[in-house]
Order: sequence, then structure tokens, then C-alpha cells
Amino acid sequence: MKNTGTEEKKDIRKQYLGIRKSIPSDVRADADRRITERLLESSLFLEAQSVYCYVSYGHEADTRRILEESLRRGKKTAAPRVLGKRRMEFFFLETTEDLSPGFHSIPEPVTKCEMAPLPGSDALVIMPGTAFDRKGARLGYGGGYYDAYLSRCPECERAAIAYSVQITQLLPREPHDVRPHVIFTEKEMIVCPQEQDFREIR
Ligand SMILES: Nc1nc2c(c(=O)[nH]1)N(C=O)[C@@H](CNc1ccc(C(=O)N[C@@H](CCC(=O)O)C(=O)O)cc1)CN2
Ligand SMILES: Nc1ncnc2c1ncn2[C@@H]1O[C@H](COP(=O)(O)OP(=O)(O)OP(=O)(O)O)[C@@H](O)[C@H]1O
Repeated sequence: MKNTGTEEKKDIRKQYLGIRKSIPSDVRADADRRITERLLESSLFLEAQSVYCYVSYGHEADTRRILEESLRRGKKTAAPRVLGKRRMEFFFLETTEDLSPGFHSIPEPVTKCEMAPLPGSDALVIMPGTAFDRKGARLGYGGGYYDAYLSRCPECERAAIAYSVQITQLLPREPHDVRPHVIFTEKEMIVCPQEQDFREIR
């Protein structure tokens, strides 16, 4: 990871990558199940016509069942592919077999997949992250991919999924950060204040 933002962000990222990695596998499996159920039962997911979801790798909160359920229920289902510096696009999947290892070995949509238009108000984007605070400030791997992509589609619904140990005190915030509306953990659904109240609170 190079040029990944402020030193403070780098330290917090490193710390939380360690915390996430150290979750025992049985606890992780149980948390993945609970996070998935909470998300699948939410009106955000039930009402979404299309779902733009990351494909988990390493120790990220698992998205495999979310992708499968989304496809099974006939929602347009898209996954991200990195195309260049700070640039990614989403591509529609027909099945989870349309994924093959790409950027950093993350499963990405294969070339035959059709590029998805920017998500509109009937779309739900499911965001990854290494740490979050309760106001929705988010730390990724430091590539700036989600901030850049989501700044192009302010209309869509944004949900993050994460293990409860990834929720932290206030994170440093930059003007280009695009925050989720809600965060689902295995313990709760955190509703994040939106722009207006955010400024008042901080
Ligand atoms: N599953 C998933 N897909 C995603 C993202 C993500 O966060 N998660 N991204 C969100 O922006 C984009 C990819 N961004 C990335 C940026 C940097 C690294 C990276 O440096 N990975 C290292 C270190 C990981 C670690 O220490 O755990 C590696 O794989 O070795 C990976 C992905 C698009 N696709
Ligand atoms: N829209 C932008 N304009 C200018 N610089 C940006 C923009 N978005 C991100 N950056 C820069 O890119 C780098 C990575 O951004 P940031 O730390 O916010 O990524 P991240 O949210 O951790 O990663 P990701 O979105 O890929 O999960 C930082 O140096 C940041 O200042």
C-alpha cells in the first residue's frame, strides 16, 4: 500500500486490519451469518432494485451469500473491478461464477460482464471498510476508490457491513469522504447522521 493518506489514517488502518484479522474463525463465521441476515432483512435491501456489492476477500465481512441472495431474488447485481488509479466501475453478474481473481487477487467480474450504469436512487451500494465511526466516517485500504466512485452518484443508498470490533471512536475526516447511510454489524444497525446534522454534531 503506497500513498495511502495521512499518517494518522495509516496507523489506524494498520491497527484495525490487525484487529479484524485476529477474530477467531468460529466467531467470524457466526458474525458473518448475523451481518448477512440483518442486511437481507432490511428494507434497504428488500426495496433495492439493484445491488452494487463488493466481493469480500481476506478477512473482510463476507458478502458471498448477499451476492447469491441478490441474484436469486432477481435483483440486478453488480460487483466492482479496478480499472486504474482511484478508478473502479461495477459490472453486472449473472452468477457468482462470473468472478475471477483480479486486483490484489480480489474476485472481480470477468471481461464478458456488462458495465453497470451509475447506481440511482433505487440502488443499494454495499461498501467495505477497515474501520468506521458511528457517524459513518470510513477508512478503506487507502485507494480512494469508493470515495471517487460514490461522488459520481449521490442518489444511491449506501450501506456498509463490518464486524462490531471495526467500529471505533471518531475517525479523521476528509472533505472527499463519502459516508454510508447505515452500517450493519453482527450486533446492530447503526444509522449514520447525514450531511446536515453531521456538521452540527462535529
Ligand atoms: N473486496 C473488496 N473489493 C474492492 C475494494 C475493497 O476494499 N474490498 N476496494 C475498495 O476501495 C477496491 C480495491 N481497493 C484496494 C486497495 C488496496 C488494497 C491493498 O493494498 N491490499 C493489500 C493489503 C490488504 C491487507 O493488509 O489486508 C493486499 O491485498 O495485500 C486492496 C484493495 C475495489 N474492490
Ligand atoms: N476525490 C478525491 N480527490 C482527491 N484526492 C482523493 C480523493 N479521494 C481520495 N483521495 C486521496 O486518495 C488517497 C486515499 O483516500 P482514502 O484514504 O480516503 O481512501 P479509502 O477510503 O481508505 O479507500 P477506498 O475508498 O479505496 O476503500 C488519499 O491520499 C486521499 O487524500
